Amino acid sequence: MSRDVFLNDTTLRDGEQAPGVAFTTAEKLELAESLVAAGVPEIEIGTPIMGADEIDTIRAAVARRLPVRLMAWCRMKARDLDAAIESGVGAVNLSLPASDIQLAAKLGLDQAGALQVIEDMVRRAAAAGFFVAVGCEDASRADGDHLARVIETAARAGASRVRLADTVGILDPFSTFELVAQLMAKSEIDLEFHAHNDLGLAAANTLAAIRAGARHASVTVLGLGERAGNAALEEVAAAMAVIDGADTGIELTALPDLAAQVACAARRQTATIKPVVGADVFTHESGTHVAGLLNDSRAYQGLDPALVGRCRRIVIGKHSGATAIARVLSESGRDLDPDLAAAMVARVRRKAAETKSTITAAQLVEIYDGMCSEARLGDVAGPGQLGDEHSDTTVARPGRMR
Ligand SMILES: CC(=O)SCCNC(=O)CCNC(=O)[C@H](O)C(C)(C)COP(=O)(O)OP(=O)(O)OC[C@H]1O[C@@H](n2cnc3c(N)ncnc32)[C@H](O)[C@@H]1OP(=O)(O)O
Ligand SMILES: O=C(O)CCC(=O)C(=O)O
Repeated sequence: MSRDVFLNDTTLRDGEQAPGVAFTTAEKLELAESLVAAGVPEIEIGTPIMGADEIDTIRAAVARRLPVRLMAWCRMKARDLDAAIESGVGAVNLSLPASDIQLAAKLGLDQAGALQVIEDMVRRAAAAGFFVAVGCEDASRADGDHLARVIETAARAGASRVRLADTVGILDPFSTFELVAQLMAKSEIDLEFHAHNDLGLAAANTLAAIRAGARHASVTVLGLGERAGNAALEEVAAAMAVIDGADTGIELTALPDLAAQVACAARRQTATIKPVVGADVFTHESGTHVAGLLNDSRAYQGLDPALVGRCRRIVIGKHSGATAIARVLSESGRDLDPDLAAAMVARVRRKAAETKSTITAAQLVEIYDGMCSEARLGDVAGPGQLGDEHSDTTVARPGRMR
């Protein structure tokens, strides 16, 4: 396959580890179908050792014969592997801490002991016929030489990939690039990067890891995941397309509906400013912006909304200028009178400030019609006097939307 990078969507595993999130079996199956429809090539479907219900859910997903790789998350324990076998899944991510902090705190192991566990468990999983990835939890705080030995050991024992997890989200794009590039230079197998968003850098770090040579990256829809979450599928896929021109196989126009579906199943509100899928991310209010983009939409557009199945929206609010107001009025068959423009801007501004909201087209028309009536009755002496606001706004004729 000529794909540049393969995304492993872990919404149904790490995403579900977000506080309070619990998908039903039906939700998981529907989400898995939607992830497939959106072009995700690999899904981390769950954690079989969690018990019979989780195993049943994974079995149901496997039974759907989705045209993607379904992967189960397992600790490096024989009983976790047995649960994965029972679930019928074909791929496992066998996870073991990589940092000395976590090795000691969670397992009481030193580096040599960890390598032995990896060797044994990967061999066991490979012998059972699994596609095996090794998950290095807390790789970002691990000793680099140990990580290199982990990759070498995993590869020798039969793993096809090693996942480097920035479990506590402390990397930045520079340190991510350095870590992945150094390990790539020594690795004979694929590397995957798994970011966390504690410092708001998950998507940026994921791009850096891919630039450094990682061919696989973990993502979740909306960035749902432990604490501040993971790298968001929609952010990584859009950024890869726009910045790197890279093929992730993701159907970008499917992302808004997918995000809404995940938000609903997770009982989470999506922030209006959430990149790509938030309600306001293609909405413009500021006067100078609207005046520019009505002439050429590229003036204030880094990401074309059409690329992700969205539309640009212009709203009227506290920061609107005459061009935007004229534009919205024109849609109701009214030409903004140049003599009333400055006063209209001032009135709109005051109303938006008072109501702390945008102004609908109907409200705008009402304000304007009222102002025109006042003007006809002779109440209006001219620009700048109506409503005693001062404005140096000039009226620009509505431009053409491109
Ligand atoms: C950063 C991440 O997101 S990693 C993914 C984390 N995912 C989860 O925790 C999934 C949900 N977890 C669970 O349902 C439960 O914790 C289970 C089923 C995994 C384990 O439950 P319990 O048996 O009750 O153990 P508990 O939750 O206390 O976890 C501690 C045990 O896990 C072991 N453990 C933790 N990580 C690993 C690992 N990577 N490999 C091997 N053992 C591990 C600890 O050594 C300890 O083992 P012990 O019980 O034999 O002493
Ligand atoms: O070890 C892994 O597979 C990664 C687990 C994880 O979600 C993390 O470390 O953040």
